[in-house]
Amino acid sequence: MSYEKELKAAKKAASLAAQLCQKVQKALLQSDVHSKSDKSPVTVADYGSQALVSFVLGKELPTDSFSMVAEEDSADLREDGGQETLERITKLINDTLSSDGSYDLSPLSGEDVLTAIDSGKSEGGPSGRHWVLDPIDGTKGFLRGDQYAIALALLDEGKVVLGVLACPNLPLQPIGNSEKHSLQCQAGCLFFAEVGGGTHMQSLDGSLSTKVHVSSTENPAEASFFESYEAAHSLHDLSSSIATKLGVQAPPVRIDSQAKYGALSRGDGAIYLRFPHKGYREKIWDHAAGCIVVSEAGGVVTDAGGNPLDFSKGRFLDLDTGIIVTNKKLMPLLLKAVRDALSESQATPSL
Ligand SMILES: Nc1ncnc2c1ncn2[C@@H]1O[C@H](COP(=O)(O)O)[C@@H](OP(=O)(O)O)[C@H]1O
Ligand SMILES: [Mg+2]
Ligand SMILES: [Mg+2]
Ligand SMILES: [Mg+2]
Repeated sequence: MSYEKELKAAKKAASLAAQLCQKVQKALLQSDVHSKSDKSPVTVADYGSQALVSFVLGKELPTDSFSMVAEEDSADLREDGGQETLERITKLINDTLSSDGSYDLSPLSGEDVLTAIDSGKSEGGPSGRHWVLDPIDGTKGFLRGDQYAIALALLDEGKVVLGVLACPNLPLQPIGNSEKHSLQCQAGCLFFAEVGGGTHMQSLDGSLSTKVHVSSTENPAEASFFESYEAAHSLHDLSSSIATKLGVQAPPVRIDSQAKYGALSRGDGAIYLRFPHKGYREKIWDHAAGCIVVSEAGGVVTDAGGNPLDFSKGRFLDLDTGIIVTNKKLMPLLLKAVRDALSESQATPSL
């Protein structure tokens, strides 16, 4: 089955959401940042991106029944004091839509925006089609002026069939350890993948796309690895122990968000290690788009036990310990290093 029209709609939605986010990141005001009930940050751009993606998918695919599993909801915006924030979000969306000019419509109201945000409340699951959206993945990176991604995927009967990653701060050229990338001079990258069709990358301002592939290295000594910038999101000591056992020599490349999956899909590094602290439950929107972008580029994404990620279980992933990503040749060696490091860390619980 081809998902051509869905992929076209997803690229349009993620690109417009990226424009909105870029506008906010350039003029970021502290008043645009709020804390959610779990104390994680959320900004007007997270809400604006979610509403815009929902709105664009509805416009581009008017005949499809619409179900979306997305990170944000409108509860905080509906509370006393949320009105001013909602007005900012509504203005951002209307400005983005009117400068794009694709749709002939009257401006959206605050109520339209709340409804669009709440269209992401689906539970997903094994049957039917569900869009899966992280409107800004890496909000902490976004606030620091670093990497973030708009991550949109489509689940069909429990499987990820397409994924789009808009990474506004990721340069088109390979990234490595040393460079600090300036925000001014880049258009950013759009990665997209459809099941069976490979992974492609283009610039966010619409250049021709090129097909990308994961690194083909079989030698861990030549492989560099990605991990979260935030130590609170992934155990850096454990990754370092895995990398040492594997024989990786380069220091970790720490960047926020699913930009790691995008960078990996074009061979910037060969490995991604993610080991959250005990008790954390991974959400499907943090991995669905990244997972297909890497696997269609020839990579493998599994949990720490070597099992493929199962996106059919609802809003959460049900996993063994952590997530690891690499190419097919390195995966057996990586799985062994992970097993060894994990059994050592259980013997030495401070890791
Ligand atoms: N304690 C924790 N452990 C692991 N992941 C966490 C976490 N707290 C938040 N996250 C997730 O980590 C994501 C960012 O990934 P990364 O660490 O690769 O930059 C966040 O996405 P959001 O920024 O969309 O909330 C959030 O879902
Ligand atoms: Mg968040
Ligand atoms: Mg996220
Ligand atoms: Mg998010």
